[in-house]
Amino acid sequence: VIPGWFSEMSPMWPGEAHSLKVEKILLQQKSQYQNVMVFESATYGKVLVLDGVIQVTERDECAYQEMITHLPLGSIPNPKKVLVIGGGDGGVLREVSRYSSVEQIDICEIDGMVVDVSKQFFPALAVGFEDPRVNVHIGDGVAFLKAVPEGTYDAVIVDSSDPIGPAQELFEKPFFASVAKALRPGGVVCTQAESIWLHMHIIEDIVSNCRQIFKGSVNYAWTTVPTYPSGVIGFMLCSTEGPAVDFKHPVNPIDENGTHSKAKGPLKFYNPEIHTASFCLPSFAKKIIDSK
Ligand SMILES: NCCCN[C@H]1CC[C@H](N)CC1
Repeated sequence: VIPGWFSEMSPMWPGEAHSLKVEKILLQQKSQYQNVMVFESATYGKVLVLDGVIQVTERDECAYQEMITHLPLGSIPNPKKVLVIGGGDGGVLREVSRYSSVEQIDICEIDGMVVDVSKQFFPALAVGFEDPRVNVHIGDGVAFLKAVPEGTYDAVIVDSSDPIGPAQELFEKPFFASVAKALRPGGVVCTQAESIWLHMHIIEDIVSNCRQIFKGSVNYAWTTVPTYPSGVIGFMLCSTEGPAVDFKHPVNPIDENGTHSKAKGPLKFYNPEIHTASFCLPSFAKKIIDSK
C-alpha cells in the first residue's frame, strides 16, 4: 500500500487496482453489514467506500446516477410509482425526483448507516431524501419485493454494490422474478450490471436470466465512470410483457436542463444522444449479450 493513497482491490477485479490520492480520512465505521469509509480525495472530492470498494465520488457520481435513472424513466411515457432497491446514498432519488409525473418513490436500502453517512458527508446526493414523495424502508430488498402487491410499480431501479456481500442476492434469478412481479405490464427495471471489460461471465448469466423472466425487451447499456473498476459500468434495461418499450429511442427523454419539474439543477452527464449511444456495444460484448 502506498502511504497517502487508497487502492481499490477486490477478487472481482484480480490483478488491478484503481488508486486515489487521500487528503484526509473522514470516517471509518463498521455497520451491521459492511465496513463504511469516507475520505476526502485530492482530485475527486469526497469518496464513499464500502468493504474497500468505491461506491460514489463527488466528481463523477453524476454519470452513474443520471444514467441508471434516466435510461429507464426516459423510456416510459408517464412514470408514477418508482421503487429504488439499494441507493442509500440518495443520488438516484435526486434524479427520480426530477419527474413531475412521479407520485410515489419507495426506496429499500439494507444498511441505514449508508443513509446516515450520506446525509452527513454527501449533501448533493442526500438531497434526494428531502423530496416529500420519498418513502424510506431500511431492510432487505429481497424481502421487501416479496411483500409488494403484483403490478405495483412503473419502474424499479436496482442501485446495488457488487455481488460480493449484502448485494449478492440482487444478481440472482429469484430476485429478478420478484421484480417482474412487482412491475405493471410494460413496466421497466434498470439494474447495475458491472463491467464488460471485467465481468462478461456475470453479465452473461444476468442476460440469460433476464431473457427468461422479462418478456418485453432486454437490453444492456453502458457508460463511463472513471472511478469504477475498468472505468466503465453497465446496466440491464428490461421491460415486462405489455405496452412495448423501446429503450434505445426514449419516448420521454429528460432534457439537459433537467426541466421535467422543479429541477435539482441541470444534468451534468445524461442527454438524449448519449441515451441512445449507451446501447452500442463493442463486438466482444455484443456477441455474448445478443446470443443469450
Ligand atoms: N449508488 C452507489 C453506486 C453503487 N454502484 C457501484 C457500481 C460499481 C461497483 N464496483 C460498486 C458499486
